[in-house]
Amino acid sequence: MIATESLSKRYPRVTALDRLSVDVTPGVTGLVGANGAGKSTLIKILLGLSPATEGRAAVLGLDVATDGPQIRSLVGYMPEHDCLPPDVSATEFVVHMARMSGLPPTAARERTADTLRHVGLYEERYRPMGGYSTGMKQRVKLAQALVHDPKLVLLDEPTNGLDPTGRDEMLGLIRRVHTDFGISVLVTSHLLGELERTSDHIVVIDGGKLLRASSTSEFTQATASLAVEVTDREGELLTLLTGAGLTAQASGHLLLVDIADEATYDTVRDAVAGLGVGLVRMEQRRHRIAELFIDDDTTATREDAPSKEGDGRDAA
Ligand SMILES: Nc1ncnc2c1ncn2[C@@H]1O[C@H](COP(=O)(O)OP(=O)(O)OP(=O)(O)O)[C@@H](O)[C@H]1O
Repeated sequence: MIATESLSKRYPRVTALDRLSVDVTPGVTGLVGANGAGKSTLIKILLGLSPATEGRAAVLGLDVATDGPQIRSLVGYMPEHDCLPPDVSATEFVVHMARMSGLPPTAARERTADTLRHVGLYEERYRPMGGYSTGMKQRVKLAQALVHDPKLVLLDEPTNGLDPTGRDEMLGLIRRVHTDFGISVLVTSHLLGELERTSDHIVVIDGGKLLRASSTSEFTQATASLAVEVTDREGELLTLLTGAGLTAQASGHLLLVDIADEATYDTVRDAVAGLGVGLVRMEQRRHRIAELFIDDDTTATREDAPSKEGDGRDAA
């Protein structure tokens, strides 16, 4: 779907992308990185809207340097920021975008009605967008990206500004864009946790560089661990857990246990019960984006590593 080769974008003071080489295959791909990591810059280059300083990129086999208009006719784009005219209704706006994409008037109206229904906008679609909630505006932005039936959509931070319910609904919609219509998706977020649930593949960038690209299952296996706190005898519990074949290590008063599979929880529970000690807490932890710099072998010992996301709440 997308292939970049040593792609760089340098501004006078900042290197926004730094020799990025990545392949995006069909399905839903999450592009995750802290604010300023270079996600929006990559999307603009892929759409042929901003030239790269160095390197190459192809979208659906088309060269971003020369085939921008053709790429934009085959790809949908949901920008990060709002650009919706307040006195126009969702229906008028999406019909207009469909016409801009080359659909004839009748097809544009039909596709608009279908797409707005798909994203969950019903009678509100005739009201001016100035009165819409953030969630409704995000849905309109998603609809205009889908209306011309693209092969691929690039969604820049579609959950921005949404509350937890709104986020879950948007993530569900994004998943269905692929399962119901077969459209591939590249979706960005600064929150690793939400993309893990939605994506088949995850690409992590930081400071414009590729940190990691893999399938989500490989990724979560490498990043999920269980923090276990017991009232006493941590040393003996550690011996029991490693004896049972788990990878675990002590970190202060906690034991950090790699989650091999669902049975890991039962093994820990049985070991704690067998020792007859109290279980103070057992919680799943996701390593923060910053920790992906560190080798997998050592991440478990770095639970206090600073998060690039500021508070790291959703990635933890
Ligand atoms: N037109 C520009 N001129 C100069 N610097 C820019 C320009 N556009 C982006 N940058 C810088 O390039 C870096 C990457 O920005 P980019 O917008 O791609 O990041 P991002 O990962 O999308 O983050 P965010 O979600 O905050 O937009 C940032 O340091 C940003 O300040």
